Amino acid sequence: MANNQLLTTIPVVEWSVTAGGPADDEKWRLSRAIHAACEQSGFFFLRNHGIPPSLLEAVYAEARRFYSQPLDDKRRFSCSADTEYLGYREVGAERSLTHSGREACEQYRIGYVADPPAGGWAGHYHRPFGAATRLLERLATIGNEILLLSALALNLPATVFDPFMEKPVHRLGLNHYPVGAGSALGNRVHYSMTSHVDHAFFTILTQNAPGLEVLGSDGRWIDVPVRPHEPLVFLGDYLERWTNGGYRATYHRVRDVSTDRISLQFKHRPSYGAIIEPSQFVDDDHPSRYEPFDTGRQYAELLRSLLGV
Ligand SMILES: O=C(O)CCC(=O)C(=O)O
Ligand SMILES: [Fe+2]
Repeated sequence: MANNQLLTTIPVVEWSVTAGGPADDEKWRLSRAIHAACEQSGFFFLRNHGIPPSLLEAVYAEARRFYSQPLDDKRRFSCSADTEYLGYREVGAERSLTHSGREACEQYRIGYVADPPAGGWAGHYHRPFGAATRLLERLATIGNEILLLSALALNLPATVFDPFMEKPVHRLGLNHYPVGAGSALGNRVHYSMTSHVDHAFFTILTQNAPGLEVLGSDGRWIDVPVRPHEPLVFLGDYLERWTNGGYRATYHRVRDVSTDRISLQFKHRPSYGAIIEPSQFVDDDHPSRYEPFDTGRQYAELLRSLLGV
């Protein structure tokens, strides 16, 4: 029974304002808590993170406002390779990686860009999302602290991730799942977003209605309880590669919804040119299980293939 409980309960990490400060007992406690959660399951709730509920509510409201507009108005913000995929993706824009249908949600991305030309085109894509832009900054700070604590947890210098993080291309996604979108698209599956791992070090996600499921280490799907102000952190593909599989990326998916749902997902990403390889964890006894991975190029190619733009 104890085992059963372990596998279906999502661990909670109590955050602390000293997380970004100098090394002390509290920081050590946090790094152990994160390490335990990452080794056990790869995901955890983050409590006492300091982001005001009012900011999160303002972001949900902003997303609702944006998505309630006519499609032509939303299309003024459509994403493409030229926008580094910032902006709007309408319902069904994204094909599924695993079935013949399309993802049953509409999506929007804000974030940092690799190549802002003079004139700052990226401003256009952030204009409808002032509160979300403030949330992005808060989550980027927490993300940096989680990365630093992961380095400590793995007995590596606090600076070990610095070379990857000179100009990070973080993303904040705002997804909207309308009721019935999957059947309107003709999908034959009962989920609105197909199981996948995120292309990031990790993701920090909140949802305002049920739907998210994460794959536990025992191979069973776990329904993530709705906590609109308490984010779930889960590991992405890059930490799995970088730790040579010591930490496993979390497969996740979204069930078809019975109430309108919004999720906010912050993806903590490295600089565009960062190449991730497991060199810190490879020796004669532990051969490399992953080829060097060009994060920026792969991400752009994946999105081009899923979206066709
Ligand atoms: O909506 C969700 O809860 C998950 C979205 C997601 O997995 C993604 O956009 O990568
Ligand atoms: Fe995801």
